[in-house]
Amino acid sequence: MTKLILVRHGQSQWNLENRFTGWVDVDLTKAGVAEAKKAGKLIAKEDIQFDAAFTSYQKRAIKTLWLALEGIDQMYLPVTKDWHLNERHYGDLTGLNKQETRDKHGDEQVHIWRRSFDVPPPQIDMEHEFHPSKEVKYQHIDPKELPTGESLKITTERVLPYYKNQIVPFLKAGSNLIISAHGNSLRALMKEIFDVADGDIPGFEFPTGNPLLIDLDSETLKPNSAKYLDKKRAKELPEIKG
Ligand SMILES: O=C(O)[C@@H](CO)OP(=O)(O)O
Repeated sequence: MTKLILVRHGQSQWNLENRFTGWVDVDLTKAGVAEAKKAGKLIAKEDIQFDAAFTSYQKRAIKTLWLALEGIDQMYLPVTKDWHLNERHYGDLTGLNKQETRDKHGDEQVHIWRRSFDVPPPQIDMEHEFHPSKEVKYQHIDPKELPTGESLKITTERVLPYYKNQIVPFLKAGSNLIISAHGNSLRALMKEIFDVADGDIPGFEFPTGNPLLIDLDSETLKPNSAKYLDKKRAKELPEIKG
């Protein structure tokens, strides 16, 4: 058995402003910092010795991980940061206010963009201010590999090969891990671990800064049990298939 914590970053500035965020590297709000610290306290109560941690290239997830590791006094752990764990890229919706976008395009269209499995948002091109190649940290990556507007399906197709190649070997070896990431990159992991159907996975929401503790069978990598550590802010979990 191995213990896996999945934690979505604490509230970000653009969560607060209700803007499509995706790959924009916005920081945590004060409330987000408090959520991340609380996540650390909640994980500490579980008394788990971790072996490694993973996070994205985005500071809201990185800082959440720092604060959680501080909370459990395990700041020495090896941390791997990788862009494959980044949030879904929101294409040409990036930066727009979600309510204003509903007012302009209608509730149904915005719901399709946000919660369909395979409808991507409008794409951006290389010239666009939010094209990832504009950021120094992505300049070592072939621009053709960088996303320009992802559906949850496309996000899943970049997150899961990374999970299988880089994270699963740790889990199979029985290592306890923390992964700090984003609403949609975590949905991709939830889909794989809980074997959730394409059409059902957009319905599951990760609350910000609320660690999900999963007891995994280290052979099958399927969950034996799972719980959010902050019960008051818990959301529904997929059923565990026998
Ligand atoms: O804006 C975003 O990047 C994501 C997560 O905050 O939003 P959504 O809830 O639409 O997936």
